[in-house]
Amino acid sequence: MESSVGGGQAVDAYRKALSTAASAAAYAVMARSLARELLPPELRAAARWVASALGARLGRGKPARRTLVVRSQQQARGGGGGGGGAEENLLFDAARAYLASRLDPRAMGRLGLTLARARDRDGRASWRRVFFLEPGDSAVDVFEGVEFKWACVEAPSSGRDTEKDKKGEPGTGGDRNFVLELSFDAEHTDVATDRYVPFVMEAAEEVEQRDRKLKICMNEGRIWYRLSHHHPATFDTLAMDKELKRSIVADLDLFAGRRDHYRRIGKAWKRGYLLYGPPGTGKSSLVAAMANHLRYDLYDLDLSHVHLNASLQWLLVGMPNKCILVIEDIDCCCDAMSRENDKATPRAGDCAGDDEAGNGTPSDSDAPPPPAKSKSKSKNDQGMEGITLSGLLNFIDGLWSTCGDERIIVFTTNYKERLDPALLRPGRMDMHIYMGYCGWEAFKTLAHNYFLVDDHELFPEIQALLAEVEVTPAAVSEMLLRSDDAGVALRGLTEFLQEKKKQQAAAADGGKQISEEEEAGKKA
Ligand SMILES: Nc1ncnc2c1ncn2[C@@H]1O[C@H](COP(=O)(O)OP(=O)(O)OP(=O)(O)O)[C@@H](O)[C@H]1O
Repeated sequence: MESSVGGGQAVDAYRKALSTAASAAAYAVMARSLARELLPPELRAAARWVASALGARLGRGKPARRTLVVRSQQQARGGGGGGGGAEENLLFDAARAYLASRLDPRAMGRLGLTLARARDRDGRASWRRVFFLEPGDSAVDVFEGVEFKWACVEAPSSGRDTEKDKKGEPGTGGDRNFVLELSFDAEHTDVATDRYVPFVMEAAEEVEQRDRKLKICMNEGRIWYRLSHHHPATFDTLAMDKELKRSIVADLDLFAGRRDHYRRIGKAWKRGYLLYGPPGTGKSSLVAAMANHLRYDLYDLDLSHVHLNASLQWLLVGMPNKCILVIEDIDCCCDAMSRENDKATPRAGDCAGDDEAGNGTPSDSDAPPPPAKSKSKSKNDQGMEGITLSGLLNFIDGLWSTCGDERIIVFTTNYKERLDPALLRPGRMDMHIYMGYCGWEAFKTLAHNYFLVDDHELFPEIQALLAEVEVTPAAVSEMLLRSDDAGVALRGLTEFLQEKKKQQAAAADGGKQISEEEEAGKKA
């Protein structure tokens, strides 16, 4: 039923209400101006804060929150009831790896801890700590001034535990099912999805790159075989000129941080190094030090196991980003595939679809490695009639070379002068590094590596001998390995160098005598 009020009464009531509202507004204005005149600014700010806190408590002004649920698996496309399986959620793994690197035990009341096997920089067995959130725990991360809260929440089991769940890896909560929740103020949703999540993915990749075991990969046909790799060489242990060492490290670091630069100038993100010098001067050790420094896998390409240009292309496609491709003794390879081969009629199967490896796709494998490499074989023995220099050059910097990012190519040779000029032209091998005989600086590094000595009474004599004798760091290392006693080893090295000096002098005398006889013969 509708309530009705008479016409005159209604007008009176309206007037009364209006005058009450007007006087309330007038009082409010008066109170505000009185407060402004009588209260100091500090008290006014405090009053504002109390008002906003009260407002927040009452639910007014509290920013809306948003939560992203990150499950370990996602339903594969087309899976809804159609039998499609579950796919690993990359963000879930990345978030765990990221959090493991960020969680600070000093700032948290409770967190999970696991120890994982690892190796230290010298190759010694070691372990590393992995922190993770247990169900019920949470941690706050700040990115671009925005607070992001990660929480680990137990979820009802789906009955489809992943292998990781079953194994109980750190952070998976053992055989329990759980999800990670990422919550933040709703107004920062764009920051979260467009920048924070990609940042977490990249940071996790960096962590993974830093902590993972390095691999060395060898090829058989178009297949890469992978083995765990731990070569102990580092830039600290390398015996070579200090300035040269510094410039190589700086070059590598510059390269690794230049993704945007390469994109901007429109060049493939790769760099070539040519290492040359006598055998035993540390070329292979330098390659290992590069891999350890950048945490890149090594791809050791044996061209004698590749018989077709097409296989080179498949091998290239089968390599990941962030790796070092090495071709040792490139001079032997160039001998075996002279430019004339470029003109040779391609063999029946020398096309991209040819199946040297017995299948049509690039592949890799953890199966036993191929037979050991053989150096200095004859052209036919090398079995490289099907690959050409132009095929190799295409491999290095043709269109095929752009199918990966952040790759380093290293050629090593004992005879730089034997290389085809096409391999040496600027832009192909960006840095030519000469690894020479053992000088004084290099010797001091070796003495420190082997005995932790930086000075010894035999040092002056060794320094003088090294200035006159050509000896490789490998030969010096071999002498230093002969005893655990620094004095004994250094004496042995001194005698070895004295003997070498005599031999060199005798050889020089012999050479002089022969040329004098030749001169006399010509005159006669
Ligand atoms: N510059 C160096 N610094 C430290 N150790 C070195 C150096 N050069 C050689 N050695 C020692 O000698 C061994 C052989 O060296 P390495 O295989 O690196 O030489 P290389 O120049 O690659 O020889 P090759 O040309 O015969 O392949 C190394 O395992 C290392 O112990």
